[in-house]
Amino acid sequence: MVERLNAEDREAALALLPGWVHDKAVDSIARDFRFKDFSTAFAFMAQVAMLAEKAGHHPDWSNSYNRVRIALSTHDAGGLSEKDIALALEIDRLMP
Ligand SMILES: C[C@H](O)[C@H](O)[C@H]1CNC2=NC(N)=NC(=O)C2=N1
Repeated sequence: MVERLNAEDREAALALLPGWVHDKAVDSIARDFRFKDFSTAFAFMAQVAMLAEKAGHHPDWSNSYNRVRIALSTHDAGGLSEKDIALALEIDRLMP
């Protein structure tokens, strides 16, 4: 079972993830993405879905037209783990 990150490791990770915001209340990280249109947003979501399946780790997310909000936490750990950081880094790599 994967461990929750301590504050020091979390802050070090967040420094590598500009745009991601830590939600203290639930110990998750979230980022808002905005695209040209729905089709571009959905193509991004399809890519994230494939990354998530490969990692066995899945986003909590919402989509409204050209916006996608992604929140990551490790439900099993009750907060952030290295799995969230790894997936966030991979998601950022999809961006131009
Ligand atoms: C059994 C399976 O590995 C677990 O339920 C996985 C699936 N995807 C998951 N995704 C996220 N974000 N958190 C989890 O704790 C989680 N657990």
